[in-house]
Amino acid sequence: MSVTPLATVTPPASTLVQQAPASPVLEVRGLDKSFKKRHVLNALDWSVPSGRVIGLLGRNGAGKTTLLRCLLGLSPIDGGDIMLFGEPMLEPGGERMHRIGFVPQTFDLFPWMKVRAYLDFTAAFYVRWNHDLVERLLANWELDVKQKIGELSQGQRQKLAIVRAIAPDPDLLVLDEPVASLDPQARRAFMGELLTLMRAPGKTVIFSTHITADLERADADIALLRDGRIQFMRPLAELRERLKRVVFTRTEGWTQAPTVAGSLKSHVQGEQAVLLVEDPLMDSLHALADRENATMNVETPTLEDLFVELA
Ligand SMILES: Nc1ncnc2c1ncn2[C@@H]1O[C@H](COP(=O)(O)OP(=O)(O)OP(=O)(O)O)[C@@H](O)[C@H]1O
Repeated sequence: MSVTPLATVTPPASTLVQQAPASPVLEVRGLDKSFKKRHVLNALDWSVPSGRVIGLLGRNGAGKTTLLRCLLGLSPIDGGDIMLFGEPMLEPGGERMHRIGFVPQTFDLFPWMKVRAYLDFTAAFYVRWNHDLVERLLANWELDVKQKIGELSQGQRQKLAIVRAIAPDPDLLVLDEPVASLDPQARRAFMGELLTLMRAPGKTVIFSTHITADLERADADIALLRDGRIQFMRPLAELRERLKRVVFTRTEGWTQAPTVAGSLKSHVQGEQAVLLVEDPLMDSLHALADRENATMNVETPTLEDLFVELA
């Protein structure tokens, strides 16, 4: 299998600047983070414009949780700058936190508190708290307000964490694998709620997930974290339009995949040479197929295909 560096997929600095409006919600420059000798985030740059739903993808251990925690000041950083709502993020706190909702990967706070008491207690800290939304979600998601948090199932706890995070009507909602423990019905309902609420002007959502179908449904921008950096951030529709899976087939097989302009990754599989190509030049691909005495198929990859190829 040959791998070409993703330089052509990674937007050059100038593209990043063009994509971001004057004041992005989040601006990260040169972020470094290590645990002992394990370098997890490596001079990471990321600019997140407001008004977008962003899906953060990356393999297990790529550093998604670490990145999200660093962004919110929940984990100390070793170097770099994080600007949140135009101000340096040094530690969580202050007025700005009212504008941020966070759903951590696991929610295990206040196990002795009952659901209703916990929500009432939390509501008291917020200027904006959408009581109607809370009641609707509690009912729709069948959360028993009289139950203790410690007695909730993992999925029920995750639902409670989501209710708690979106009730204050945050401008930035950060979710770390928010739907991992939810059943398909609850996942769909949650994504529906999330999109309705957060599609309002100026609202931004960043969520990490392995469930690519949710990102397809959300029509999210996809940010890929690999090798300690955001490799690219692009609207899903653009990725699917520009990146194609090109399959050459011939009976005698291939010793190696043919060289193609824009090829990001390729492998050979029996009679087939399979390439992921950015902005394929169709005329030269047809000419190549003729020369190599091969048939050619050009397919639009699913997000899952892209993730498998690129992550
Ligand atoms: N508190 C910690 N102490 C030491 N190492 C840590 C700590 N937290 C994370 N790591 C390491 O940092 C790396 C990134 O972990 P992280 O949880 O951020 O990945 P992730 O992309 O969220 O993974 P997953 O998809 O499995 O949730 C891993 O190698 C992990 O072992």
